[in-house]
Amino acid sequence: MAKKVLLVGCGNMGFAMLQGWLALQPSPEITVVEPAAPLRQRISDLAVSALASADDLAADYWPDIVVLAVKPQMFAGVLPDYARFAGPSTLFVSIAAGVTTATIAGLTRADAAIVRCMPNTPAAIGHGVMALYANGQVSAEQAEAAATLLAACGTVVAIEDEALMDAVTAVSGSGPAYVFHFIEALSEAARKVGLPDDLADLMALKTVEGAARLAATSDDAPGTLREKVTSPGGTTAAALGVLMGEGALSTLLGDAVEAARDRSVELGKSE
Ligand SMILES: NC(=O)C1=CN([C@@H]2O[C@H](COP(=O)(O)OP(=O)(O)OC[C@H]3O[C@@H](n4cnc5c(N)ncnc54)[C@H](O)[C@@H]3O)[C@@H](O)[C@H]2O)C=CC1
Ligand SMILES: O=C(O)[C@@H]1CCC=N1
Repeated sequence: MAKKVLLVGCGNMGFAMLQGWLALQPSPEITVVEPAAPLRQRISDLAVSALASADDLAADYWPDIVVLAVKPQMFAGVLPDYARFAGPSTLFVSIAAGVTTATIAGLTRADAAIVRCMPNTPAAIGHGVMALYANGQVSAEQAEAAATLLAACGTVVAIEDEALMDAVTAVSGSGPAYVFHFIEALSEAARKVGLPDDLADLMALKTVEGAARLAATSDDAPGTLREKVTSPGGTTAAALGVLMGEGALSTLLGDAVEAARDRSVELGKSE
């Protein structure tokens, strides 16, 4: 287990992971660098040390793991502040979309130990799903330390091929936004057929929550669970005739995931 964790950037995703880490026992010593004062306040409210800049780190401070949670476009500007930690004793974990381990090594040290991780925001409640890719410099002990840290945020899956990260980003990294939008759209549809606002929101949210829990716990595949809802000639068949007609939803989702995957590839090239 890593003893000292330095989190660089504590916006939406960094804060979600920080919340997940608070459940760890034994808890590592976590230090956060976050320039935005209101965001530092919410970190301090969790009794976690929050600094405005890398310059505020004590001269003798040395982290076991540095988690990079700034925007991909900021890596070139931010990484030089942390490059001094790169080397065999410190693991860099990047959660940025697109940015490759080669780019991070180029901005820190050629032989830096780097894990790329693609998390998602349900990490905040321990229900994220995270793919990890470790470069050749990562020791078995460091890989285990990273997996332990990240497991506090949800399910961790190791992948061997870094190129898959763009597709993972498009599916699970961005995926919660698709599901949140589905909830919004179902709620809007509920209003259109006459449900009052509160009831529409509740029915949409609880339906998605219940269906996801059932899919996660049932021995049946999602397709079987779908069939079990669908009475021949009934209401569900009428709806699925629209949603699945000419692959409507799966075509749309396919296009959406491809667009996200392509953007991840682009973000990697712009670094
Ligand atoms: N939001 C999400 O659901 C996910 C985001 N990611 C990745 O996480 C990273 C962060 O994304 P978000 O949290 O959404 O962005 P965000 O904009 O909410 O957070 C980035 C944070 O970095 C801080 N920052 C800016 N300059 C800094 C510096 N010099 N030192 C330290 N912190 C600095 C900003 O003040 C901000 O709070 C991105 O690389 C993104 O690709 C990955 C998976 C999911
Ligand atoms: O939208 C983004 O670029 C980031 C990466 C995955 C989720 N949010």
